[in-house]
Amino acid sequence: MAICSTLATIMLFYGQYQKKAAKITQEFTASANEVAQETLSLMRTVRVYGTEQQEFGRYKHWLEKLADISLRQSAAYGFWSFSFHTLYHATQVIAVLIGGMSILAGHITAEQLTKFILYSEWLIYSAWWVGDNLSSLMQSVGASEKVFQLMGLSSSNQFIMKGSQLQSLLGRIEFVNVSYYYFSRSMVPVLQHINFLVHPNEVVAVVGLSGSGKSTLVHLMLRLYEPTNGQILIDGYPLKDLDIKWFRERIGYVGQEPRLFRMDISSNIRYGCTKDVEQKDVERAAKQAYAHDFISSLPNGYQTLVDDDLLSGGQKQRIAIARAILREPSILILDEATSALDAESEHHVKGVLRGVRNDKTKRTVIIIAHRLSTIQAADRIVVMDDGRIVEMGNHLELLLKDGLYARLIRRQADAVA
Ligand SMILES: Nc1ncnc2c1ncn2[C@@H]1O[C@H](COP(=O)(O)OP(=O)(O)OP(=O)(O)O)[C@@H](O)[C@H]1O
Repeated sequence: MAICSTLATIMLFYGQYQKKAAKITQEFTASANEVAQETLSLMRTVRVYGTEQQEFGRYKHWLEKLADISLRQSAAYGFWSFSFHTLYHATQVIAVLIGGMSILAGHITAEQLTKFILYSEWLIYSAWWVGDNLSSLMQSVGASEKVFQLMGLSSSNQFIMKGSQLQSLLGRIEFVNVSYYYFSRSMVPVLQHINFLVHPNEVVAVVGLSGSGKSTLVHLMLRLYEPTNGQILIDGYPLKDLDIKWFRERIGYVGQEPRLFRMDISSNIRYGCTKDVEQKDVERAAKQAYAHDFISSLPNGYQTLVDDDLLSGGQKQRIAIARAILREPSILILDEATSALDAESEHHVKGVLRGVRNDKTKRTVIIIAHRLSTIQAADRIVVMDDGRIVEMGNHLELLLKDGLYARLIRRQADAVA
C-alpha cells in the first residue's frame, strides 16, 4: 500500500513537472520562431544598424534557457526512473524474503508466493507504463492548451447574426455623430462626432496630419471596429444590420501595406474574388491598375511566384489595386495608396483614379492620401485634424479657405521645391 502511494506521489510530481516543462518549451519555441522570423524579415535593419551581436545574444539567451529546461527535465526523469527501479527491486527482495519465511513456517505455499510475485510484477509494470504515458499526456495537454483556448473562442457577433442583404449596393455612406475610442486607450478619443455623407459614385478624399484618424475612419466603414457612439448608414441602412460577408464582397480595399501572398501574381489578383473570372479579366484589371506592363516583363508573367524581394512597394500597391478593381466593387477604398509610390507610380495611380471615374460601372471611391497632388481632382476633400473633420470642400474651395488644407498643400510644395 505504502509502495503504491509513494509511486503515485512520484508519478504525480513527475507528471506536473512534465506539464510545466512542456509549457515552457512551447513558449520558448514560439519565441524562438518569432525571433527567427523577425531576424529574417528585419535582416536588413539588423545589418544596417550593426546589431548582429545583440541579436546573436538574444538567440543565445533562449538557447541557454532551453538547455537549462532540458537538463532539469532529464534530471526529473532520472529521479523518477531511479526511484521506480529501487522500489521495484526492493519490493521483490522483501517479497522473496518474507514469502520464503512464510513458506518455511507453513503459512503459504510456494505456488501462492510465485503467484503473488508474478501479479505484483505485473501491477508494478502496469503502473510504470501508466506513469510514462501520463507524462507524455501531460506534455501534450500543456502544448495544446493554447490551441484549445483559440478553438474555444466564439465567432464575432458579425458572423453569428445573419444581417440583411440589400438588392444592390449603391454606395451611399453616412457617418452620423460617430465617435470612437480604441479599447487599449479608452481615455483618448480617436474620432469625435464625425458627421458626413458620401453620395453614390462620389470620389471623396480624406486628408490630414498623421494620427488624425483617417485609417480608423476607413476601418469603421469596413466594420473592422464598431463605433463607440453614433452609427454608420449604408444606403440608409445601419451598417451593423447588414450581412457583413455580403457587404464586404462589394467593397474593394487597398490598405496602407497591401499584403501579397506566396502564390503566383494571377492568383494574387484573383484573391478573394467570388465571381468566376477568366485570365483576360485579370489582365484587364491589371491594365487598369497600370500593373500589366511590369507583370508581362517578368520571366513567367502572370504565373510568376510572388517572393519576398520580387516586387517593389509601388508594384505591390498596383497589384493590390488590380485585386480591388477585379471585384468590380460598389465602394472602392484606397488607404494611402500613394504613400509607397515613386513619381511614376503616383502618376499611374492618378490614371487609375481617372479610369475609375470614367468607368461605365459607377462606384463610390474613398481615398486617403498623403500626396495631395493625387487627390486634387476628387469631388470632395475631407480634412481631418485630431479625430475631427475640420474642413470639407473641393480643392479650389479649400485653397480659398486658406485653412489646414491650404497649409498642407503649401508644406508639400515647399518640400518638393
Ligand atoms: N489599434 C490601435 N490601438 C490603439 N490606438 C490606435 C490603434 N490604431 C491607431 N491608434 C491611434 O489612433 C490614432 C489615429 O490613428 P490612425 O491610424 O487612424 O491615423 P491616420 O490619420 O490614419 O495616421 P497615418 O496618416 O499616420 O496613417 C493615432 O493616435 C494612433 O496612435
